[in-house]
Amino acid sequence: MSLEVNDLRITIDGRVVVDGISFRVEDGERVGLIGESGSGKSLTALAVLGLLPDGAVATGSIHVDGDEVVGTSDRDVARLRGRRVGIVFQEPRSSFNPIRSLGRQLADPVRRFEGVSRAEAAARAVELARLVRLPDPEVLVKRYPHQVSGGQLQRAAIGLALAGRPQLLIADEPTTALDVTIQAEILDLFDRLVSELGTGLLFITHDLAVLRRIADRAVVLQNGSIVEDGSVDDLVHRPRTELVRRLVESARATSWSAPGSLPRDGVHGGEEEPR
Ligand SMILES: Nc1ncnc2c1ncn2[C@@H]1O[C@H](COP(=O)(O)OP(=O)(O)OP(=O)(O)O)[C@@H](O)[C@H]1O
Repeated sequence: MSLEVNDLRITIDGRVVVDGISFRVEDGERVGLIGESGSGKSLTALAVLGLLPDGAVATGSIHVDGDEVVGTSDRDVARLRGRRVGIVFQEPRSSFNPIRSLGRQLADPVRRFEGVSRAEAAARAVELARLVRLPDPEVLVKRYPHQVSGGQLQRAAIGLALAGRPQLLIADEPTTALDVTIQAEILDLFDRLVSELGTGLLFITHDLAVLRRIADRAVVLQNGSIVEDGSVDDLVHRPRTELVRRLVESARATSWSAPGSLPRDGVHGGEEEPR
């Protein structure tokens, strides 16, 4: 099991922002965490990584690949990050130091996790760049963050998250800052990578159209509580709450049939409108 969250409760300065949620991500499974702004999605992701902001307190339990995160020392949780769980944020620039080349930054976690030589780590950085389908990986790793496009930098950030060969990948709105055609390419990349590597995926979004292309199952958060949990198909075709009906409507009105969007083969049956 990649991730098991049980009765997770997060309070910030005494205010409950996540209220006793439980869900799981099996090995290789793609699960969406969806909800409106402020529903607690990002804090849930940060809790999994042991990166809650000052003043936030988590109770309950979070097992990452079998190891407990809640109540564990910062040093022990830091060991899980990167190696057991990788994260991709909305803004790829937040994952990189602007004054170091992409190759060096991709090589850092490889050296840390695998204890290989500098040359081996540099070679693996090129491999990671190739894995995330960056064009001309040998050339690209020599570039600095400002010398590549936003879409290329997000690909590199995904490479960085995968550098420690984690069991679980968390993506927090990873396409929101990108334009529509690039969004579709990045979703396609997540799709291929998690299939190829067998990594579990927890994909955070407020957009059901995005979720429908990437996840099999979704957990719906509202004001810090889970209000629906089931297959994405069920959510789309048989919404049980007003919130999910609204998410379906807004997906239909915006990106549901946007040009350049990539349907997933099979399960969700392509571009058809929800019934
Ligand atoms: N550092 C912080 N200090 C105080 N309150 C916070 C902090 N971070 C988040 N919150 C509050 O916790 C609640 C949940 O926030 P969270 O960022 O998890 O929501 P979200 O669903 O990810 O929203 P968004 O889609 O806008 O990112 C919100 O009410 C938010 O204002």
